[in-house]
Amino acid sequence: MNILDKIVADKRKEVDLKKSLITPSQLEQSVLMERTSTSLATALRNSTTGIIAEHKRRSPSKSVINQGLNVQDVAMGYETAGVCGMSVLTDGKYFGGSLDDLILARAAVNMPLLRKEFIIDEYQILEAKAYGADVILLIAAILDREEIKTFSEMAKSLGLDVLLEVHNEEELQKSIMPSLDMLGVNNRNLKTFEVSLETSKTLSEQIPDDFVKVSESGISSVEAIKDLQTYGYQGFLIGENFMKTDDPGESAKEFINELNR
Ligand SMILES: O=C(O)c1ccccc1NCC(=O)[C@H](O)[C@H](O)COP(=O)(O)O
Repeated sequence: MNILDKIVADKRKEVDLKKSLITPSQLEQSVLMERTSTSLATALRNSTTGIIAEHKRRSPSKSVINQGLNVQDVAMGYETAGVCGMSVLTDGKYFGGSLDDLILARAAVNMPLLRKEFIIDEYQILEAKAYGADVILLIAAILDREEIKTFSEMAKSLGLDVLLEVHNEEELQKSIMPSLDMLGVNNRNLKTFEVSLETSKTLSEQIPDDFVKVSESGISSVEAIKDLQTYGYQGFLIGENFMKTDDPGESAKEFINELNR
């Protein structure tokens, strides 16, 4: 069983348990259901740098990255640095995140927040909205076309942006539909954990211009971003490169300053 299959098997059990504890109608009571979301896709279209900075304590590929930081400090640091949005990992077992991280980040900043999660059920989309997200991630490798359609249309009905993540051409071709805002290419091979920015470059031509192109994972230099921009990418999801430092906000700020030079 590869890591994605393991994560999804655990996620199904987790979602079933959560549904028995908090019903969808209880989630709908959240005051954040009334909040008007901020579009990450619009922020990326209007930006020259396009950084989406991630809060990531640990990961299956790297084990511990940084467990000692306060999520609100990280969020405020990223916002001050001028990132376009923040990705908040909410998976607990594999990434050390939680929905508490999302709601705490929401309380601290106004920028768009992406709920970075392995979404396999509509319940998690309701959770995303109820805990203050502006954007959800859908991963083509774990969903069929019908699920992508149902989930993305539900997200749009809640006012959320949708970032659809692909790893290869087959996933891309099965996923293209109007209810998506951004198409993300993940440079990390989830079977080998190998990272290659060539994945983003190879797939770039096949992504229709109506979608904001986002390159995800393994980005650690300004040169890499400048190169990816020539392939039409407007968004760059960066986790470890910032989170491995003592002050991710400061690292993001220096990175963005260098990108603007
Ligand atoms: O990061 C992992 O090891 C990982 C393993 C299995 C599934 C997903 C994984 N990462 C999620 C992400 O998409 C990244 O956290 C994100 O793109 C940032 O990547 P990086 O800049 O390389 O930390």
